[in-house]
Amino acid sequence: MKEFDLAIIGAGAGGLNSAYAGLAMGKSVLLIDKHKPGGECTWFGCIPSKALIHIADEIHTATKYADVTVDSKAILGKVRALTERAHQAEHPDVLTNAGIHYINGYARLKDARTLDVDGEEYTAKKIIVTPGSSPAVPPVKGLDQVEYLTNVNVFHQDELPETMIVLGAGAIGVELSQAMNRLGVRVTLVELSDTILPKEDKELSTALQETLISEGVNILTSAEAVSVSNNTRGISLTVMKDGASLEIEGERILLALGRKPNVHGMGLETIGVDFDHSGIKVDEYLETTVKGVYAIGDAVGSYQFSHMAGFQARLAISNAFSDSKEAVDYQNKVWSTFTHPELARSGMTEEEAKAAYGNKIKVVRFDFSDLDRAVVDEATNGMIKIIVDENDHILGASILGERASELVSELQVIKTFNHKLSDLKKVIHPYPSYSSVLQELED
Ligand SMILES: Cc1cc2nc3c(=O)[nH]c(=O)nc-3n(C[C@H](O)[C@H](O)[C@H](O)COP(=O)(O)OP(=O)(O)OC[C@H]3O[C@@H](n4cnc5c(N)ncnc54)[C@H](O)[C@@H]3O)c2cc1C
Ligand SMILES: NC(=O)c1ccc[n+]([C@@H]2O[C@H](COP(=O)([O-])OP(=O)(O)OC[C@H]3O[C@@H](n4cnc5c(N)ncnc54)[C@H](O)[C@@H]3O)[C@@H](O)[C@H]2O)c1
Repeated sequence: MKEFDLAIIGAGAGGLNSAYAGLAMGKSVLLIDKHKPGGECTWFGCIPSKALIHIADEIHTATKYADVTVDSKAILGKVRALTERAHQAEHPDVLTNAGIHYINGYARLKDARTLDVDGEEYTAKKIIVTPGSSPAVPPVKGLDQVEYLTNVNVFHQDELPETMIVLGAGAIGVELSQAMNRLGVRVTLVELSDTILPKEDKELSTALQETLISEGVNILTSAEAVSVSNNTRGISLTVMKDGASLEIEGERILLALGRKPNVHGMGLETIGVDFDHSGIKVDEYLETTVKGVYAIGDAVGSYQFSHMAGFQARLAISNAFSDSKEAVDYQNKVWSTFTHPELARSGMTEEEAKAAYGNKIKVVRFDFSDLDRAVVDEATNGMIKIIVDENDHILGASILGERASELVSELQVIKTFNHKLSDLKKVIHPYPSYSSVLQELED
């Protein structure tokens, strides 16, 4: 039996951040993963998707000036090579050198202080559970009879197909539909809601939808997948749209229909940790129903992003080992969908702010067509919407445009430190940059 201050199940974004936060507090740390460190983000998520998106963007630009032949076999090989390269920063040797006791194995909870890893027992004063999530597979008739793709195998295809059906226009579906379309795949994107990215500001998600359509992505909204079957050319999908039944064909089908938390097989029920289909239950300090056992990341379900898992990790570790506890506060949540242009979001949408504050809000808008840098880059397809309260404090921002994820980060600083939006006028920005727009916003 080996004893640690902290044991962590899962070495994805949540687990790695927890391990380093534990080390920073001088704790002995045991980190366990059944796969290689890195989790969904490194192996099947953020890293391969952003590598594919970047290559697709380069090819899209090149096709404006030259005839380009796409070698999708080589491109997918490069995506996997870049993934391996990104993994080097979290390689087991790196973790061991940093002072983390890393074990490759399957962890099960025996009690609130004891873990079993492939037959070996370990104890810890505090435990962090961060086992992540898996692709949700809905009960669509015939889906169990066809070979479908998810984010787990899509980057491991030998080459890209000629045609692809993508089910679900959330972040995964939209990012990958645009990238694959730019790489020559004829994509049909099917979404249940009336726009793509239905959780985002409607005006901006509609504008992004128009961009995707203009690039050639076939988008069916308000459409529900009813049944799927194999045919000689690949897959046939029946969709109900506006009361009518439509048949769609594709060589392959990709499911991007949300996530289901990984909650089974690690002894949560044995030790009394409460969970349901939406995830592991935690209180405002990220502690589960068992004292001393904390849960974070995708398995908790609140905001399924790597950076949010990192944010939760730092808070959970601090709460686990400090006398004073801090409640989790998602007011400064942020994310970006890495389409081209990007759609980034901080805090509330206009609709959410209206629901919470009525007419006591103001929406500050800026169109990318008024931005010199966007004009010379021919990147005028974009809009900034910042929602402020009566005191000019930011409640939320949505940005569709070139480098939106970087622009929103500057607003995040202002928002997090509770400055007024107009304080940005005092900050000198380089010209002609995209961020210089933040100095020019009119009240
Ligand atoms: C295609 C795609 C693109 C994405 N792009 C982005 C993006 O651009 N930006 C962003 O912020 N987020 C993105 N995400 C989301 C991001 O990947 C997740 O939010 C993040 O990986 C969650 O981290 P986690 O630590 O909770 O879980 P995971 O990363 O899933 O890690 C969980 C780990 O636990 C291990 N594990 C599970 N059970 C056990 C057990 N019993 N014993 C031992 N090990 C176990 C697993 O092997 C895994 O390594 C994307 C996701 C997908 C699918
Ligand atoms: N850039 C990023 O940060 C990034 C990128 C990819 C994924 N992610 C994370 O991964 C999570 C999972 O991504 P996702 O895209 O799978 O999920 P999602 O929940 O974002 O989107 C799923 C979409 O599928 C639609 N849908 C559900 N059932 C349907 C049906 N039967 N037919 C048609 N459409 C249906 C939903 O309306 C929704 O728009 C995201 O929520 C996000 O947290 C983040």
